[in-house]
Amino acid sequence: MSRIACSHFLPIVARYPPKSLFLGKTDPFYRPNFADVLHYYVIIRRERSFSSSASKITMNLRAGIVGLPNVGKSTLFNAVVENGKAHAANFPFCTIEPNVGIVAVPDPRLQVLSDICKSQRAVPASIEFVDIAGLVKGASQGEGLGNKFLSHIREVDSILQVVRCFEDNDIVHINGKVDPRTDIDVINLELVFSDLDQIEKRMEKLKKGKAKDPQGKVKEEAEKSALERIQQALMDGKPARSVTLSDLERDVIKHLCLLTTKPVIYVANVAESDLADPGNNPHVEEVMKLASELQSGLVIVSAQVESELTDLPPEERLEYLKSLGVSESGLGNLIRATYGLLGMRTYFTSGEKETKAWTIVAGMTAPQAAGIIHSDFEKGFIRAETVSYDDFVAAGSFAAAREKGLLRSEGKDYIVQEGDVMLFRFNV
Ligand SMILES: Nc1ncnc2c1ncn2[C@@H]1O[C@H](COP(=O)(O)OP(=O)(O)OP(=O)(O)O)[C@@H](O)[C@H]1O
Ligand SMILES: [Mg+2]
Repeated sequence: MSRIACSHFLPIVARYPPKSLFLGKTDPFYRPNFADVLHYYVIIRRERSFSSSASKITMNLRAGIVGLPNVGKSTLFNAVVENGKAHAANFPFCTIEPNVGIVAVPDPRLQVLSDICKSQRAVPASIEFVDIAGLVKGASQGEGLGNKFLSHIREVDSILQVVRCFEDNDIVHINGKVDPRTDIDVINLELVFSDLDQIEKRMEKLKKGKAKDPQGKVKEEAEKSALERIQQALMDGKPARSVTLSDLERDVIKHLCLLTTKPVIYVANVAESDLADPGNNPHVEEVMKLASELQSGLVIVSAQVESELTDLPPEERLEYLKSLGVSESGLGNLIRATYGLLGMRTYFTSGEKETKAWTIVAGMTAPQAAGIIHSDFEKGFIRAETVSYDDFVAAGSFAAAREKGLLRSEGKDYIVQEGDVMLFRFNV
């Protein structure tokens, strides 16, 4: 999977190791002390591009929380994002500007590795969640500041569509009644209309055919052909992601950041009384049916319960969940589903100072995966010593894995596998 950044509104905070760490290390088998190097990587957010055979990709993973006004988006955001400070209240359009927060991806393997290597700390992979203002019918025509809100959706990698499934007469529903099918249709139609509008404008420009060189002409033709097929799908009420595209076509339309190319998870937001048996709630059943028809994911949560949980001391949380008839919070599921939806994979580095989960895109080679840590690792890549998570745990250390022949030495064409524990050899 590859993507370009459609991001303009989010701040970047990334700190890199001092250059001196990499100077004068010309021994081809010099292996940095990972713990020392990684110590400097306080990467709160990354916006780094990597070359891939198909195109440029970036690793800033963003999931946008989208839905009608007053359905519980900010409540969910505050629960997912530790110390989330989004204003959540019972009136539509409470949120105007997007709230952004970083969330750790729960992964039990991290602690196991950290314990084995006696690491001083364990650093999980992360995703960024963006709480976006509510959309209403007519948003693509500018209704309810619609164009502005749609542009915020344009900048995320995937969409979590919150659908109200709880009945509560005190909480205003913008259309006067809880009706997931209509609510989902309103949002999806606005996304479709917005894409159609974008495509129409782009087609006007493409008609003039500005490219002079043969390569440029090929790209223009590819873009036209892809957009025509997407336009047809959208007019049939299908999202752009349902259209099969070649690598080139996918690449040349990327700059449009079409909303319906983004993968979607439906988040059925239920009342606390429904948590124990959500299948009994007909609204949930409706969302399940739709999610399956639209080939999208589904997660059931109670945003209200999750946000109340975050206010409780950790030792009281399980008691509270038990009193509602459930054994765990739904947020772990939501975060993991989002990570999977983004086509992300994890590899690990592990040492005395730190065990860290690194996020890569499925299909990345060893040098590209090394480049996630630092571009010098990619440029000067020599080999990667790699062992699967299970083998590493069974062996108990890199040295033992090497002795048992479980540690493989892989070259630059190696495709990094989910859960690989890696050491890179590089030359700068
Ligand atoms: N599962 C739930 N059960 C009951 N009440 C809920 C639930 N989820 C959210 N609420 C309530 O719904 C109201 C609206 O929530 P919130 O502000 O999070 O909505 P929003 O979608 O962010 O709205 P806006 O689009 O206006 O920003 C709040 O009063 C919140 O407490
Ligand atoms: Mg809100």
